[in-house]
Amino acid sequence: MSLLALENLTVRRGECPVVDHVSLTVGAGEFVGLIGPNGAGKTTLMRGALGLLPAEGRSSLAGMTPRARAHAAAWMPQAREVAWPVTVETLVSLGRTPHLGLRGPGAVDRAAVDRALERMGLAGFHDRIATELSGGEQARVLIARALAQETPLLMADEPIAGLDPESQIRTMEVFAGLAAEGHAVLASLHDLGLAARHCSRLLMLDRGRLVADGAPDAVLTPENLDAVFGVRAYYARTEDGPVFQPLGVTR
Ligand SMILES: Nc1ncnc2c1ncn2[C@@H]1O[C@H](COP(=O)(O)OP(=O)(O)OP(=O)(O)O)[C@@H](O)[C@H]1O
Repeated sequence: MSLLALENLTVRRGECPVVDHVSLTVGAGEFVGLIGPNGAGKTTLMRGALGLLPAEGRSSLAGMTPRARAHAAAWMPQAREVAWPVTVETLVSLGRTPHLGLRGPGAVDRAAVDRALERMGLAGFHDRIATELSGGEQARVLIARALAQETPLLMADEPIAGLDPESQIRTMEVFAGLAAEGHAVLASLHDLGLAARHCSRLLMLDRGRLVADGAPDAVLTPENLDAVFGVRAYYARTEDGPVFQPLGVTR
C-alpha cells in the first residue's frame, strides 16, 4: 500500500528548481533513507511533499486537509527548538493532538505517549522539564512526540543528527521496527553507514534530482558516491550486515 506518492514534484526558490521533477512512492513496510549532499534538496523535498511549501506536480499528502494529513503522516523537522519549559510528558502528548476528541486525552493517548517514550529510551523522563535536557535528549523527545502520533507514515529530517552512537543505532532500530510493523519511515540522513545498515531502500538526491532509488547496495555505488558526494568509500557485506566507511574525497 502506498503511503506517499509524488509525481513530478518540483519546488522552486525564485526561478531555480531546488526539487526538480521528483517522482516516487513509499509503501507500507519500507524504511527509506533520503541521502544527498548539503543543499541537495532533502528538506525542501519533504516539506514540499507535506504541502508545507508551494510545489508543482503532485503529492498525495499535500492535497489533504491538515487534520487528514496529521492522521496520515507525522513530521519531525530539523529544527530542534523546544520553546517552553513543559514536562517531557506534556511535550510528547502534543503528538496526540490530531486524535483528541472533545474530552481531551484518554487512556489510549496516555498509552501511546508511554509507548513512544519507552521506544526512545525515555521511560523515566515523564516529569523532566524538556528545556533542561541535553540537545540529544531533546532530539529523542521530539522523535517520541512524532512516534506518539502513531501515523502510517513518519517523515523525519535528520532525526539522528547529534545523537550518541547508542541512541543513533537504537533510533534506526526503532524506525526499522516501525517498518516491520507495517508503517513506513522516510528520513533524511547524512550517516551513510547507518543508512546502509538499517534502511530497506535509499533515495539519492543531487541538485534537486532523484538520481538513484533502490536497495543500499544498488545506490551506494562507487560511481554514485564519486559523482554526487565526491567521496570514495569502503563497502562490504559482512556477517554483521553492510559496512560502509567513507575513505577520502575524489575532487
Ligand atoms: N528560503 C530559501 N530561499 C532560497 N533558497 C533556499 C531557501 N531554502 C533553501 N534554499 C536552497 O535550496 C537548496 C536546497 O536546500 P535544502 O535545505 O532542501 O537542502 P538539504 O539537502 O536539506 O541540505 P542540508 O543537508 O544542508 O540540510 C539549497 O541550495 C538552499 O540554499
